[in-house]
Amino acid sequence: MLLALESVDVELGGVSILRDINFEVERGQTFGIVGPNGAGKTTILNVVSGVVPTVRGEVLFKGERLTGTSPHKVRNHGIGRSLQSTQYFTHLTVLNLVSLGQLKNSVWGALRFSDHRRTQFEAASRSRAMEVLELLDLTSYAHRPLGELSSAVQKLADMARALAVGNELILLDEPTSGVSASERGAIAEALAEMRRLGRTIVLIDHDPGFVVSNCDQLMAMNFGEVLRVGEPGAVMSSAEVKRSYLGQSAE
Ligand SMILES: Nc1ncnc2c1ncn2[C@@H]1O[C@H](COP(=O)(O)OP(=O)(O)OP(=O)(O)O)[C@@H](O)[C@H]1O
Repeated sequence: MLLALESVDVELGGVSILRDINFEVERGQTFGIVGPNGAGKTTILNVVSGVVPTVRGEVLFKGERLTGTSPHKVRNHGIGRSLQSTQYFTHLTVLNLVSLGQLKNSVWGALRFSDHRRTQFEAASRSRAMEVLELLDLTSYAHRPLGELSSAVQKLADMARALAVGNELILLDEPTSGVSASERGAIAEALAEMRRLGRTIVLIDHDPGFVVSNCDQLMAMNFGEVLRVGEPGAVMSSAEVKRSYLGQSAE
C-alpha cells in the first residue's frame, strides 16, 4: 500500500466538507474518484498534497504519517500534482512550467539562491523537464507559451509538470476538463504512459466514463462521504451510486 486515508474529516470555514474518508491505493495502481460537483474530490487531493488540514484522521504514505506536512515537503516525497486549470500561467512556456514546477521550496526560497545554486537548479530542472516532455511527446511545444496552445496541450504540459516531480505518486485533477472530445485520446495516452512508467495515480475527472476506463480501483463519493470503493464496473453499477451520483433510478 502506497497511500491511505484513515477516518479523515475536513472542515472549511466551520462547514463539514469531508466525513470519515477511508481508502487505500496500492503501488502502481490508478485509483479513480468520481462524484458530482461539490462531492469533495478536489478536497481529497488538497488533503494529500498538504494544502488543506484535516480535523481528524490520518494520511499515510508508505506507511508513514503525512498528515499536516506542508505542500513543498509533500512534494519532496515524490508526490506530483496537476492543477484543475493552468489559466494563471499562460505567459510561461511549456518548458518553463515544467522546470519551475520542480522548485524545491517557495519562490521566495528560490530568490535566496546563490547564483551558483540557481544555475545548477536551472540546468537540472531543464534537463528533467526535457526528459518528461519527451516521454509525453511534447518536445515540439517546449518553447511555446501555454496561452498559444490548445486546452489539451496545456493539460498535457501540466501533466508533464506533475510527472517531473511525481516519481512515486501523481494526483491528477480533471485532466479532460475543457478538452474537446477529439483530443481526449491524447490525454488518455499520456495517462497510459504514466501507468507504463509504473507511477501510482489518483485520478479525478468530471467525466465518469474517462475515469472508469482508465483506473484499476474506483471510489464514488457524494456530499463529502464515500459511497463505495472497489472494481470500477461494480462501483458504477451499484444501486447507491446510480441513485445518488447518476441521478438514475436504482431499479
Ligand atoms: N476553501 C473553502 N471554504 C469553504 N468551502 C469550501 C472551500 N473549498 C471547497 N469548499 C466546498 O467544499 C465542497 C467540496 O468541494 P470540492 O472542490 O472538493 O468538490 P469536488 O467534488 O472536487 O467538486 P468539483 O467537481 O465541482 O470540483 C464544496 O461544497 C465546496 O463549495
